[in-house]
Amino acid sequence: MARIFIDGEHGTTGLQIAERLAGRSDIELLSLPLERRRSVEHRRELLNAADVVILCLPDDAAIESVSMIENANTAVIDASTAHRINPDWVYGFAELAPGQRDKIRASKRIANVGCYATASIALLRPIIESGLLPADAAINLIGVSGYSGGGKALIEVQESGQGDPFAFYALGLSHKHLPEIQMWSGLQTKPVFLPSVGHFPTGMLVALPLHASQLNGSAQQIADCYASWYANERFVHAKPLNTQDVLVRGGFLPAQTLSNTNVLEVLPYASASGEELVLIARLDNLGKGASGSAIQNLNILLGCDEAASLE
Ligand SMILES: NC(=O)C1=CN([C@@H]2O[C@H](COP(=O)(O)OP(=O)(O)OC[C@H]3O[C@@H](n4cnc5c(N)ncnc54)[C@H](OP(=O)(O)O)[C@@H]3O)[C@@H](O)[C@H]2O)C=CC1
Ligand SMILES: CC(=O)N[C@@H](CCC(=O)OP(=O)(O)O)C(=O)O
Repeated sequence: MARIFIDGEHGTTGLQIAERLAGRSDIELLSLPLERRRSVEHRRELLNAADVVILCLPDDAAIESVSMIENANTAVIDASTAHRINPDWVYGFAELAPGQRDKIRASKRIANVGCYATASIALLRPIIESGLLPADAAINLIGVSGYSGGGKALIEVQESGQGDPFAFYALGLSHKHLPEIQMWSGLQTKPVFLPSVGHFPTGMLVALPLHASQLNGSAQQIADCYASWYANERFVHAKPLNTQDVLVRGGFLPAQTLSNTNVLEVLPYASASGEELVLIARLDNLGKGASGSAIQNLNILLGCDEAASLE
């Protein structure tokens, strides 16, 4: 039985992982009571007793936890941003490219992909690697997230009625996910990324608007590229060009539809002339964007069914 310790188990991401793993016969969850969650002494003990540690902490605390691990057999899945472009860590996005699962399985240091980054890279990497979008393209990404993406602090603001129904943020245009988006999608130019948050707990949309003149191919070729790239994936569903059945009330694409799932949808749309496109990824920021992908990475590490606790 694998011993798993979730450091940060009482936070938003950690709690959801703990709930999903509870009751698994192949896993023993090592746990600290709420009042000991910040105790260095108790965390150190469990960090070294576990076969796999899942870090659901702010970046600085995640770095501290890694520094406390002396057991060479302890594997780490870090849900924070701290190690996502670190060459000593494997990027924990199973669907990134062929062979990524093998890299995850062979590693003891896995950096779980960020929520907006999951969506952005899922859109960008296939079309850059297949030459449909030049790697030096100057692109824009627009995102909207449920408020759980801001952790306990933002949840408290929104649920106490002091938050906004909808707001843009990160107007300094240097959101923390940009380095990993650029590195793992293969973009040579830093994108302009405009995230926003709405008054709903979970759900996420990321849109990549494009002019056909930026592409080496048609909208149909883009859709075909996604269909073949993700053909064998259980959790990434590439939809046909201009899919209408995901739209509600005559044309709205809701952000929340995939909440509580580990599914990511890739949805390409184009105007009638084919001159303008918008490529959209939809997921649960806390699911495939955080706790779901952490569990998927854990399942890959343990060599069990990749969908265990996720369906
Ligand atoms: N929420 C999301 O959608 C996503 C989150 N992530 C990442 O996951 C990580 C956790 O985020 P999230 O769950 O949202 O955050 P929360 O703020 O909800 O939870 C963080 C938890 O970590 C605890 N903690 C904070 N500092 C320390 C410390 N020094 N030692 C021990 N425990 C500590 C907190 O305790 P206390 O209550 O005392 O503050 C809290 O229980 C972050 O790095 C975040 O970027 C990744 C993808 C998406
Ligand atoms: C709504 C909101 O505030 N979202 C967070 C992203 C969620 C998160 O913490 O993501 P990672 O840990 O994957 O980096 C933000 O934009 O910073």
